[in-house]
Amino acid sequence: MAWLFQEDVPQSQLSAQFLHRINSPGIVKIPGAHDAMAALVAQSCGFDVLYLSGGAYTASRGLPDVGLISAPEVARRAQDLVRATNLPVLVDIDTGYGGVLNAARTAKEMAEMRVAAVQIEDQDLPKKCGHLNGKTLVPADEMVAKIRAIRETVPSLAIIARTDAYGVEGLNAAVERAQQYLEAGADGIFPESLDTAEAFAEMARRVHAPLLANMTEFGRTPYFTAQQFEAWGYKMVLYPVSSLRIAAHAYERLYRVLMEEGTQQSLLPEMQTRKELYDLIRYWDYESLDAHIARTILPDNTES
Ligand SMILES: C[C@](O)(C(=O)O)[C@H](CC(=O)O)C(=O)O
Repeated sequence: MAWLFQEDVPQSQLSAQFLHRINSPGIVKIPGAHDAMAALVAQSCGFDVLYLSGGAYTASRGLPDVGLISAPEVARRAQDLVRATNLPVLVDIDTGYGGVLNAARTAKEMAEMRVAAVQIEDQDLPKKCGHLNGKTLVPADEMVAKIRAIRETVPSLAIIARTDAYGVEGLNAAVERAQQYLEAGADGIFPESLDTAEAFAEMARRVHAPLLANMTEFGRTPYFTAQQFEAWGYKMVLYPVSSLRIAAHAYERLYRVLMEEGTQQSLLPEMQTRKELYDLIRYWDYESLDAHIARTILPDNTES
């Protein structure tokens, strides 16, 4: 991690950066990064805003995404991402992990970890992935109260309000809720699980705020491109769980090969090399900081 070797960008600045990006021309592609290594790799590929997904975070702990987690746990993982990259991170805080006061407490925990923005949703507990059936919503008033409480507790925190109403009550209800959430102080709207081009376009015609499209895999949304979302007027497109899904299959391949072949050699071309890893986490800077650590010279075979 670059953490020890860079000056921390203050939370208010990261949040201002996030708001500037989503209010500037073009669409911001926001990939999920389920841990700090994923965050560093995403940053090295040029992404300048990252997402911590509740679904990916819970799955990385072997748990379902049904609202079992709490603010300090997620804040701790968010802190890893922010420390590693100094980038604006949008954190999925589900329902705020309870009622209005819980949402306010969660927002405070996130801001203390220099999180730039949170995404809060209007589902009731136990919550579900937005692309599944059987969701229930809290009354719009309750969500409005949560947004107001977050705004009041941490004025500098950007808020993306997600509504799950489309799949439960239809498009008109989603639009109405979005408008109420914006009046309450949300900086952007995340209409969850839209399933047609028309619905995306209609939402953008009727809701005048930075809109987020959730391009998650294996859900209800067809695989539209960032360019399509941009043309419909969206300012953010999310790839929330992709890093975890692809990593899980990669290590499944590794474990199968190890089990079957008794050596990982056939997979070396697919692996991050020792040098690539050390460069990414700035291993060399840590050595330089402590004269007691012998200077590492990588064996020749670790270069490739
Ligand atoms: C955005 C989301 O809340 C997440 O946890 O990342 C999920 C993603 C998913 O389960 O694919 C969602 O509810 O859409």
